[in-house]
Amino acid sequence: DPEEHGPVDGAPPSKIAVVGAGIGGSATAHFLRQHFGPEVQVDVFEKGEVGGRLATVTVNHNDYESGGSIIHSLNLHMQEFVKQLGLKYRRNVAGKMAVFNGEEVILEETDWYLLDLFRLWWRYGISFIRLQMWVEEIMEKFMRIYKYQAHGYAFSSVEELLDSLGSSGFINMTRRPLSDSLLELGVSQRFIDEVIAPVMRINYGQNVSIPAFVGAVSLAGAQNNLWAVEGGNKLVCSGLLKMASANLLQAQVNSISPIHSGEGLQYQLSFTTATGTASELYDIVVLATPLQASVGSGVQFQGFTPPFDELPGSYHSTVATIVHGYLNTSFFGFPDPRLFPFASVLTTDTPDLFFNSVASVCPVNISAGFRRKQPQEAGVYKVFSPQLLEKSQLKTLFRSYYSVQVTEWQACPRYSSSQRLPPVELHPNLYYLNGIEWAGSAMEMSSVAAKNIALLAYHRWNRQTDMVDQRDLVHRIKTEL
Ligand SMILES: Cc1cc2nc3c(=O)[nH]c(=O)nc-3n(C[C@H](O)[C@H](O)[C@H](O)COP(=O)(O)OP(=O)(O)OC[C@H]3O[C@@H](n4cnc5c(N)ncnc54)[C@H](O)[C@@H]3O)c2cc1C
Ligand SMILES: CC(C)=CCC/C(C)=C/CC/C(C)=C/CSC[C@H](N)C(=O)O
Repeated sequence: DPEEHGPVDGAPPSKIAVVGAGIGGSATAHFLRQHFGPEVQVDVFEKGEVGGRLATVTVNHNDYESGGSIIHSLNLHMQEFVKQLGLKYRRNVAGKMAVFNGEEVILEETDWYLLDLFRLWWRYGISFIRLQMWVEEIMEKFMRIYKYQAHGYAFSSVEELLDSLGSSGFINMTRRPLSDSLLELGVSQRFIDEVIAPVMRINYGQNVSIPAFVGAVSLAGAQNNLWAVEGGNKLVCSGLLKMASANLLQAQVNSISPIHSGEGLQYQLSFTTATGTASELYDIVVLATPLQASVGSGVQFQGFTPPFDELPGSYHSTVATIVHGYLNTSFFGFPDPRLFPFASVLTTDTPDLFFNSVASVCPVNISAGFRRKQPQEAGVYKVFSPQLLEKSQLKTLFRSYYSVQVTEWQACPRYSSSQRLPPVELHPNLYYLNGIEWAGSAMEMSSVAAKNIALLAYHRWNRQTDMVDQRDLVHRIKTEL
């Protein structure tokens, strides 16, 4: 109901709250400041660390990414943040990759690009070319969002957003298994088992029955034009909060209730800080954290029912174990570590395999002369696994080690093709960001959702219906230019 949004006299909101200071919440604070101007008070609530799923751990005096680590070269919001914040890019240090099936390495990269291409063709026919073209086409369509957002258009749901990018194609891709889409494309079953499944396992810890859209995001994350932020990706979050002049409140939000008063509709947020419980009123609220019970945000809705009883679905647990030690290359069939040329080992979907991937990792601050450690030297490795690694499993992967650091993440949605996408609008001026993760979970997806919500909140407040859920934007924008 437009009556419920901003006041008829066009007065701007005075206070906005954002719950969560991960990349989604920090980017929302930044875009809200851009659109609502310098006067509005923006409060950001964070119960844990700024950065959320972007975090680092320290090993032997160096920091390593333990959460979100890589960014695609065409992730334009992340790129723009880094530029505006004066941060530096850190390029991926090249390293060879192998695929292990639990018994042996079945696929390996060599020093020879042409030899690799020939091997791929020999083993899988033209599957890899078909796949490359498919991912490129999806990326090209996905990038329309930047133009729409630059022109100020917003979407009231993730479905509307996806529909504007790829018509019904993208929505359908959130509802059918990746394997079905790839088989239809003419990609061979062998390629799916030996290449696609390992990529899904390292990125989302899941299998090829995840929906095709998130599958394509994951494959984009396996291309070779990737980068990260020098000093750690989480620097983007703290930088954006600062640039937005947001007030960071170290507090856990417990409940949100709508209040109707002389001021119109407002939201009362109750929260707990180190010193006790308090509450504040806000004109607009953005929830930038997953609300699924399994993640445990602890936010309750009072005095109204959002458009769901309890958000369906759950989050997938991924354990990131960072080990400083000597890789047991014998386990992979290389008794002499000097002959083990791989920086990362991915795995096929093999029953009883206790890990998804193991990869040598680079510190977030790379000095000019940095080189990866050879397997005969002690190095720093990241292991992704669905469960905590037992000591015997660590001993299987490593000959010996100096230190082990474990982070257990509620990493991303547990995807299924029958899952519907959660709503963005929970109440007239109450928005939910993390529904977008059910289409695909990545830093850039949260950033796209952040820009969308800032625009949506602005248009709703100002009753500008002609900037929301507009159809045929591809053509409209061409004629507007
Ligand atoms: C191991 C791992 C590897 C990944 N790798 C990549 C990658 O390489 N590239 C990529 O693009 N993406 C990657 N991702 C995904 C990416 O990290 C996430 O999609 C992104 O960081 C999500 O950001 P967000 O702000 O939406 O959510 P979050 O980062 O989860 O932020 C939510 C914040 O809200 C806070 N919060 C929750 N409840 C409350 C409350 N009640 N009150 C106050 N605060 C609250 C939380 O403490 C948290 O800080 C990876 C994720 C993981 C876990
Ligand atoms: C949103 C678009 C269009 C592209 C994003 C591509 C991208 C960077 C995907 C990454 C997805 C992801 C969740 C990776 C997790 S694991 C990353 C890495 N292999 C690691 O070892 O940490």
